[in-house]
Order: sequence, then structure tokens, then C-alpha cells
Amino acid sequence: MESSTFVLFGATGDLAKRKIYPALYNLFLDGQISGPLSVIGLGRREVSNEAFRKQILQSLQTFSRQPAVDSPQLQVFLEAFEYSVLDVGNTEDYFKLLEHVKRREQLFNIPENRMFYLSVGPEFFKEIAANIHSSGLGSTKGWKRLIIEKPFGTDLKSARELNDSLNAVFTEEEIFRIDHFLGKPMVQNLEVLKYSNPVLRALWKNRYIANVQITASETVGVEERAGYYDKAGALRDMFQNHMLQLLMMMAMQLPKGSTPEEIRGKKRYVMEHLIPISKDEVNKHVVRGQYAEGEMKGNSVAGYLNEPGINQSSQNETFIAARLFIDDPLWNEVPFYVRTGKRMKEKSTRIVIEFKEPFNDSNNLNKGNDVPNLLIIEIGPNEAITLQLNTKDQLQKGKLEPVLATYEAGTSDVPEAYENLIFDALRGDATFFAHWREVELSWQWVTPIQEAMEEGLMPLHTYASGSYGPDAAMELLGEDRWWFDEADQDTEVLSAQAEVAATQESIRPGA
Ligand SMILES: NC(=O)C1=CN([C@@H]2O[C@H](COP(=O)(O)OP(=O)(O)OC[C@H]3O[C@@H](n4cnc5c(N)ncnc54)[C@H](OP(=O)(O)O)[C@@H]3O)[C@@H](O)[C@H]2O)C=CC1
Ligand SMILES: O=C1O[C@H](COP(=O)(O)O)[C@@H](O)[C@H](O)[C@H]1O
Repeated sequence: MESSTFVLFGATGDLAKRKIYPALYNLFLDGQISGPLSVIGLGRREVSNEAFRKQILQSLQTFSRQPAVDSPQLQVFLEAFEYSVLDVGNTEDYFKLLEHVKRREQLFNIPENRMFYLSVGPEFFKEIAANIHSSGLGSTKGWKRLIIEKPFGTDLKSARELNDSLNAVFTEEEIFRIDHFLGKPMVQNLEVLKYSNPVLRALWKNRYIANVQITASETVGVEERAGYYDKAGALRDMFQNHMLQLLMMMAMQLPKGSTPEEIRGKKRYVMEHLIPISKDEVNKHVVRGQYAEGEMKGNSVAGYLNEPGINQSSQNETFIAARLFIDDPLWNEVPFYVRTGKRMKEKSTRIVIEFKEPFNDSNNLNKGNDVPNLLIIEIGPNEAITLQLNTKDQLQKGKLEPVLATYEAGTSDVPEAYENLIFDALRGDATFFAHWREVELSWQWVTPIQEAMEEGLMPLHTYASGSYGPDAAMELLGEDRWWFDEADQDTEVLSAQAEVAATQESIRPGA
């Protein structure tokens, strides 16, 4: 990896403090940053270099996975940071920034490699890119790259417009669209899990898989983000990006040792073959909900409509669940159930793969006692892989007993999502960033849902805070029983689980 200058727009913001500085610090401590580190932080506020470094130190002390103890290394790290005032709309500020960048490049003998990280509101993305170009900041003898945060547009049209304006300055290869779920270690492990285990590789197809469930449930509510969230909702905030990215990562089929470009090509293939749903059939496949008051860990919490900053008549969804199908010989007829919501019972991001039930129990001893084989991949906050199997209950001859074989991964030594992603961007590896076509196809897929919502065609179900979401989301599963949540990993609960629900009419879109 060649050394470079890291130019951070939004250096005084929340994301920089909570994620970017700790990530840079941990990469620095782990020896992953080659050459001298030079970071120029930007914002409108007047901040001296000294005060800026103090803010960074506080951020490390609060959020870094490795402690920020006073040491020569910590001092070297902090001295790599300088601050410049820059107002996005002020073109003069970009010329000053260019001088600043050049000065430090010369001082530290850093080649003209420039990483521009846009950790500012999305309304500024286009203008910053244009000014990087017109000021000459982007005319480098080395490489230039752009890391851009979400949201990437608010619908298909705005995403296309944004992409066109970025492409006027940066090529697709130079744009690194962050989806922090792709940086999560267990998501990055998915391919290895599939392709380094012949047992799983052999089973990764519709012949053996009954359904796939992808969940990101959160216990937090809207918090202080009413202004943004009440417009975005769960569809834009989580589903269009993180959830569809998890689906792509789960469903893509790759030969071992594929190149980054092949991996992204396979992800695009998944999106291209995701069966579209028309506006008329949205309600058959998608459920939306909004949290009402309820109880979280013994405390009463307010419903969404009573949260600060939320319009009392808001029709915004805080929960969304959908059933999707992929038109591909390996995935035909396998439903992918995807759901995400706020103020739910547990914080858990997970993929659960339910294997088919070829049960042929001639003496019927196990009726109601068998559980499906499951592969449970826990992505966060805990990282684990669990296989649910049936064994013989020694006390009740012939009866089955469900057992869970669990591997718990993840320790404080494991790099966090932002570390993985910033490291990859610095070395120019875009594997775990969202390619434009993935983003475009994702917006395309959700467009009928957005339209149905805007036209008031979709009911908004309420669910109690602290629950698993609206009942309608359970009904979405039909004959596929239930969503497998953390509580279902209790063997007693498992044993008590009932039989498969009665069969129902075909649920495939267009059927
Ligand atoms: N926070 C989070 O957890 C996440 C954030 N994101 C995305 O990251 C980006 C940043 O979010 P976040 O850090 O939370 O936002 P904040 O509101 O906390 O910070 C915004 C930053 O932008 C700067 N800024 C605002 N207006 C201007 C301007 N006119 N000119 C120059 N700088 C300006 C602010 O500095 P100053 O006031 O000094 O000008 C501040 O540093 C957004 O795109 C957000 O969607 C994505 C995922 C999670
Ligand atoms: O991007 C977002 O993600 C978080 C959830 O991320 P996690 O890593 O904590 O699982 C979500 O709370 C937020 O609304 C969304 O913008």
C-alpha cells in the first residue's frame, strides 16, 4: 500500500468521532498504514490543530477497541492530524485546502495519492465532488479515491443523478461506496464459510435449502435522528442497502479464489435475477410496521409517534419485512425472508438457513418433535455460527432431541467494520464496497414498494416496542413456520415448536 493523504470532510461530526478516528487508530497500531500518516480534517467550525487533536483523543478514549494510553505512538498518531476550515459551498476554501495538502505532501514526502472521505450530509456530495475537480485537488500525479457514506440517493432517480455527478469527477473504480454491513467480519467470512467447507458448499442450493431468513433487529428507536429517519424509514435506511447487500452476499455463487471484480459481478447477477414485485402485489410480499409504546428490559418506552421530533401523524415505517425470490436454477422456489426493525426485542443481525425436511418417520414417534436443521450465522452484535441438529433423546427412546453446535467467533482483537473498509479503500480493494450497479438495481427493486407507500396502498401495522414486530410479518412466512430468533435457540423452546403450518397457495410473485 502506498502512502497517501486522507482528506476528511465532516471531521467534527458524529461518524468521524465514533467510527473513523478509532478505525484509523487501530489500523495504525496494527501496522496497517504504510508510510507517514497525514490526515486533514475539515468542517465549518474554527478549530485549532491542538483542539482538533484533543477531540480525536477523546474519540479514541471513548470508542477505540484498543486503548488510547499515553505513549510515543499515540503522540505520533495525533500529530498526523491537522484541521482546515472549509465550507462546502465556498470555492476559495478548496484552493486553500489544495495548498495545505501539497504542503504536507512535500513535508512528509508523500506521493500525490489522495483519499477524499465524505462524512457529511448527502446534500453536499455533488458539490464537494465538483469542487474537488475545479480546485485541482483531484488532479494528482498519483491516485485519487472517494469514500462516500450512505445514503446514496433517496430513490432510483436521485441515486442516478448523484452517480452521474460523481462520475464527472471520479471513475467507478475510484468510488468506494460504504455499506458498513459489508465490513462486518462475519459478512466478510460468508464466502470463506461457503467455499472452504465442502459440506456447506454441497448444500447451498434449492435442493436442500427450504428458506433463508435475513434479520437485522434493533432495540434502539429513532433516537436523535428524527429529521432524517422520519423521511427515510426502514426501507431506505436499512432495506435498500444493508439488507439487500446481505442477500447478495448470501446468495451469490462463486468459484473459490475469485477476484474482487468477479465477486461484484456475482452480486450484480443476484440483483439482476431478483424477481421484481409489481406495485399491485406488494402487499402479498411486503409488510411494514411502526413501533407503538411498550417495554424494553423492564422499562416503558414511548411509541414512535411520541418520539421527539416525529410528526404525530407520521406514516413512516420503522419495520419492514419482505419475501423475495431469485430466478436462478440454484435458488428457484427458495423464499428469502428479509426483515429489519427498530425497538424490537433483541439486537441481532443474523442469517438463518433452514434446510429441507426429508423426514420419513414410519413409526410416527417424532411427530411434532423434529426440528429443522438450521445454519445460523450471527453477524452482530455477537459473531457465531450454529448448526441445529436432531439427536436421539437418551431418556425417551426413539424421540428426537434438538441440539445446537455453536462456534463463537469475534473478540476485541477482531477489526471492526470501519477498520476493514478503510484499510481496503486505502489499498484500492473495492470488494466490500457497493458497486454502482448493485445500488442502482437495489433502488430499482424497491421502487414499486416506494410507489405503493407513497400512494397509500400499503397498510402500516403497529407493533409493541420490545416485540418481534407485527403479526403480519409472521403471516408472511406461511408454511415456512416462523422467524428464527435468538429465543428459538433455547433447546426447550425448540422442543416445543409445533408442526409445519398447513400448506397454502403458491406464494411466488406472478403466480
Ligand atoms: N453517524 C452515523 O452513525 C452514521 C452516519 N452516516 C452518514 O455519514 C455522514 C455524516 O454523518 P454524521 O457524522 O452523523 O453527521 P454530523 O451532523 O454529526 O456531522 C456533519 C459534519 O459535516 C460538517 N458540515 C456540515 N455542514 C457543512 C458545510 N456546509 N460545510 C462543511 N462541513 C459541513 C459538520 O461540521 P461543521 O458543523 O463544523 O461544519 C460535521 O463535521 C452522513 O452522510 C450520514 O448519513 C452513515 C452511517 C452512520
Ligand atoms: O446504517 C445504519 O445502521 C444502523 C445499524 O447498524 P449496526 O451496525 O449497529 O447493526 C442503524 O441503527 C441505522 O439506523 C442505520 O442508518
